Amino acid sequence: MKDFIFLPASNIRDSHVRLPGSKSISNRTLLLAALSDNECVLHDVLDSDDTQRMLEALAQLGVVIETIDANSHRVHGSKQRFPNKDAQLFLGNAGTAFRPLTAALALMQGHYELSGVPRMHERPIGDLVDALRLSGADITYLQNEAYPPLKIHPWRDNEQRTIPVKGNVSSQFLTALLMSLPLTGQAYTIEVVGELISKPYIDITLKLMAQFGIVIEHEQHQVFHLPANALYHAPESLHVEGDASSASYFLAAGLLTGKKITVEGINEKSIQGDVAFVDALVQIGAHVSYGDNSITVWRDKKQAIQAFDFDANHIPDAAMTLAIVAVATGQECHIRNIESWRVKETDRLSAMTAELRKLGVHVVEGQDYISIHAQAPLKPNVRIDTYDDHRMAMCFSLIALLGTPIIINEPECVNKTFPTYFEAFAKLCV
Ligand SMILES: O=C(O)C1=C[C@@H](OP(=O)(O)O)[C@@H](O)[C@H](O)C1
Ligand SMILES: C=C(OP(=O)(O)O)C(=O)O
Repeated sequence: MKDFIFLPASNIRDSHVRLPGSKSISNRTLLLAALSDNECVLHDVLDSDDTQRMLEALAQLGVVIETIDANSHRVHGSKQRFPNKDAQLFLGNAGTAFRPLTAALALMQGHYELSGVPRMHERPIGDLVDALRLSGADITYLQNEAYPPLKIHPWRDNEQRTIPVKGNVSSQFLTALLMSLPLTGQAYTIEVVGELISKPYIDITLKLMAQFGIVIEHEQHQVFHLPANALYHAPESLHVEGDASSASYFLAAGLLTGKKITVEGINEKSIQGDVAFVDALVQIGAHVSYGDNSITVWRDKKQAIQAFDFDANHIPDAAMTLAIVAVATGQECHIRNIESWRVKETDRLSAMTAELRKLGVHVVEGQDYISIHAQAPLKPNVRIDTYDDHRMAMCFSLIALLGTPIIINEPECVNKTFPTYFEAFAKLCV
């Protein structure tokens, strides 16, 4: 890919887009299948940087995975224990690989080193490590306290059966504990301390664990009861839904342009919380229809897109797309309760603010919110920096649909979750 992509102001036509597989479901099911006591064929798995990091790591750990094609894998489960007891794993910037693998390996009997790209070493992991240490894990920080890279040593049960974990930095810490503590064979209670952010991702975890045979009871997402002697047993085959966060760019395109845009691979019954992005679009003027395996969004062009003030804590990834929708309203909009943006692929609150300002948009950056007001025509041909953040590249591409040509720097960052994003986007345009 060139080091920038110029997107001319574009007309868009009624279109269908086939979504890539969900990152969250792909990486969870790869790990759960690898821990199961049987074989499982996973279909429609995402093929991207984040899933490649998980696949490579599992292979290094000795898990046998036959690749049927780029999106289908037959995973031979390793019965709760990875064969290789010594490995150095590079996990890129994949939170859905780094956090769950840290927990799984910390509860095993090996010596492991986990590292990632420089940005991964700035993304906190201390709350997860603290919780794992309480259960008997032996983990050391190789560079900075509370951040990767990590060194993991064999687990020794210290018989503490109630594990508190903070939930206000990343829900992935709780997901990691939920998926991994069953490997010990013991019953545990996990208590979330304080607020739990990004809650719908915990529901993805629980629903997938249930499909792999482990059912967890919980009290309003605050206390989770893990049964003793629980073993993962995979379904014979499992289909991965299309990615609801990746869908957000195309669904927004339907609202912004008025054309009927259909995404294929999800429907309203999706287990991904980001399908709630559709509800946000409907509140501000979109029409929606659901098919068996698709969602279509459009707008009556006579109707303006309404200004909004949303709490987006439950849809942190799709919320970035809302920031561009805010620009299209031409009115003051607020996206709140999104402090987790600061510890993702980049500090997304700062990055979003800086790049929207380049377009001439008035922006207020709060510690956990962003206020956006596009008062004047956008500046054309602005070069948008993407900060190695796939979502910066994908959401800013939508500016072209507002009639303002735009240049996206280093567009290959989309490889993290959607390597063919710009091809799919180009197909929408006349
Ligand atoms: O568990 C998951 O699959 C994810 C949880 C969310 O992270 P946080 O819980 O850190 O907000 C989300 O932003 C990320 O893209 C995927
Ligand atoms: C935050 C994200 O990724 P990760 O899974 O690395 O946390 C994301 O995809 O927007």
